Amino acid sequence: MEKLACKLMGLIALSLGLPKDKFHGFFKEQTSFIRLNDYPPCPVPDLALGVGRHKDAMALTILAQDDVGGLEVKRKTDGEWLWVKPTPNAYIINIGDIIRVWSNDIYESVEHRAMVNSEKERFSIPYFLSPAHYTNVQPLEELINQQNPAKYKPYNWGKFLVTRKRSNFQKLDVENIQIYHFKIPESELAEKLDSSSNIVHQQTSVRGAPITCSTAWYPFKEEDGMSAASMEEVDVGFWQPSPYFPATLLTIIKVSISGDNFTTEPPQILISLKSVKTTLDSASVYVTALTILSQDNVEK
Ligand SMILES: O=C(O)CCC(=O)C(=O)O
Ligand SMILES: [Fe+2]
Repeated sequence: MEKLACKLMGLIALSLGLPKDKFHGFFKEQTSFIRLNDYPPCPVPDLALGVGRHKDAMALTILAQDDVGGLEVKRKTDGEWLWVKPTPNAYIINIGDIIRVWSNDIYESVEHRAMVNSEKERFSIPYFLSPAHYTNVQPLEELINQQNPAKYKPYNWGKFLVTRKRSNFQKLDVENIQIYHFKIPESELAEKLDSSSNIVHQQTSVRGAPITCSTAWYPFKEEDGMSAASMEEVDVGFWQPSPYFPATLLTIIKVSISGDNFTTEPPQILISLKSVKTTLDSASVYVTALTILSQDNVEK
């Protein structure tokens, strides 16, 4: 898991125009952990939630799940909850708040929740890639400038985590600590912009288009159990906004490995990480593209 997460962080760094190993230092020591979610059948599922709505606070989440399904993600445009159909032999990958802050909102963490059903028990196992507790999280210097100032105040990850854990999943009168508590108000940002220059700068990826990806599937080979494929060589293609979720930050990526080829589902490629060479620990598998699944996988 750690290895896969590390490879994904390398891809994300490249997509931001940063060196591939940009994030490595943050994870030399870690607070990463795995959670085992068990959702027993619930006689009145409409009145219950498995996990309430939240954004993952960590850097990256790699979620393994069975075929029951229950994960829902919130579409940003209209706040509608979309059902994510489980994909066999695939992980779901979520951008967490830490990447959101490091990227100064180029990447957004997606709001999600887990539903229960009346018939089947469901299991999910998220792995949360998290930096050392002493990490001060703040927008990366390389991604901010006068026209595009930092949108978040720095915060200490260990303190954030402890505060979150103390109150998470509990019905308290006080609101749980959230990343937007560290967000610098728009009015303050506007003042900063006014005082520098009036250029309105749309935050873009290296290749020009806004990145709209926050949830992705990444495959694992059944015979390897939960051990993940790892990416060795990457040539990042261009990023385009999702045709399906134009203004949302939910986009789903699937890499399908079939011998030396990839399969595209559907043919529309939203994010194309061309010539991605993937090497499993034991055998070499080549993936030539990361492709986007259609909305077939996200039921409305
Ligand atoms: O069970 C799921 O699909 C999601 C669980 C989750 O969001 C979490 O544990 O943070
Ligand atoms: Fe989550």
